[in-house]
Amino acid sequence: MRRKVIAGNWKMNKTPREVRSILTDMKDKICTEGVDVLFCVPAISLVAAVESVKGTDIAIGAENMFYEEQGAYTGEISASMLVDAGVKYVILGHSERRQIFGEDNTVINMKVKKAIEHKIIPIICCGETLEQREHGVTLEFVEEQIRSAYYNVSREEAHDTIIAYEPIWAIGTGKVATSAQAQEVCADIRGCIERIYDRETADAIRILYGGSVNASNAEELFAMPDIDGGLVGGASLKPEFADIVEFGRKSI
Ligand SMILES: O=C(CO)COP(=O)(O)O
Repeated sequence: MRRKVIAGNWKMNKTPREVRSILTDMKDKICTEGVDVLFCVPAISLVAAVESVKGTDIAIGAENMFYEEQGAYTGEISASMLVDAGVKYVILGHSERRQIFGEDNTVINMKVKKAIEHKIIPIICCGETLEQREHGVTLEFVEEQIRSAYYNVSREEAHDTIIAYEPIWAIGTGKVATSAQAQEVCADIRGCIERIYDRETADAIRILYGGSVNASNAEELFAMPDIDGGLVGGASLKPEFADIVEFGRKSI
C-alpha cells in the first residue's frame, strides 16, 4: 500500500516572516500520522520554513533547483544548498517553470538526476494544456514528459521519486479535473512507469494529482486507486489544508 503524500506548493507567495508565522500556526493543526506532509516554499524562505517545522514530521521542499553543482549561474540554487538547508523534496518541471521560464524535458531530466544524486526527492510534474486535451493527445503528451524525465534514471533511483499530474487547465482556475479524468491519466502514468521499468517500480512510485484541489474535492480524488495524494496550490495557504491532510490520512 502506498503512503499518501499531501504537498503544498506556495509558489511566489509569502515573505520569510509570513512563512514562519503561517507554518508555526499550521504545524499544530496538522496530523502527520500515516501520511507524508510537506510544504514547498520560495527559496528565500526555505531556512525559515525548516526551522518552523522542526520537531514535527512535516517536511520542507523547494519549488525548483538547478542541475549544476556550483559556479557562475547567477540567481540559481544547487542541490547541495538545499540539502544543507534541510530540504527533503524539490518540485521539478512545474508547468509554470515550463511555460513561463522555458524549461524543457531535457533540462527537467538533468534536474531530476541531480536531485536523486543528492538524495532529494523530486516531485516531477507533468500535465497537458486544454488544447491538448481537446485534441485527444493528453496521454501521449504526458507519457513523453514522463519518459523524458526518467531518461537514464535507473530502476533503483526511480523507486522513491514522486510524480504530480497537474492538468494545466485545472491550475489556479477552480476547474478541477473530475476524479475519473484524473484517475485515467494517473493510471496511464503508472502504466508508463511499468513499461519503462517494471510492475514493482510502478507500484512503488507515488502519483499525486494537482489543480484546484481543496477540502471539497480532496476526498473523492484521493479515493481513486492511482491517486496517491495531492500537490495543492492555493488551498495549501489556508486552514483547509489541514482538512485536506485528514482526507489523505483517512483514504489509506
Ligand atoms: O499548481 C498547482 C500546485 O503545484 C495547483 O495550484 P492550485 O491548487 O492553486 O490550482
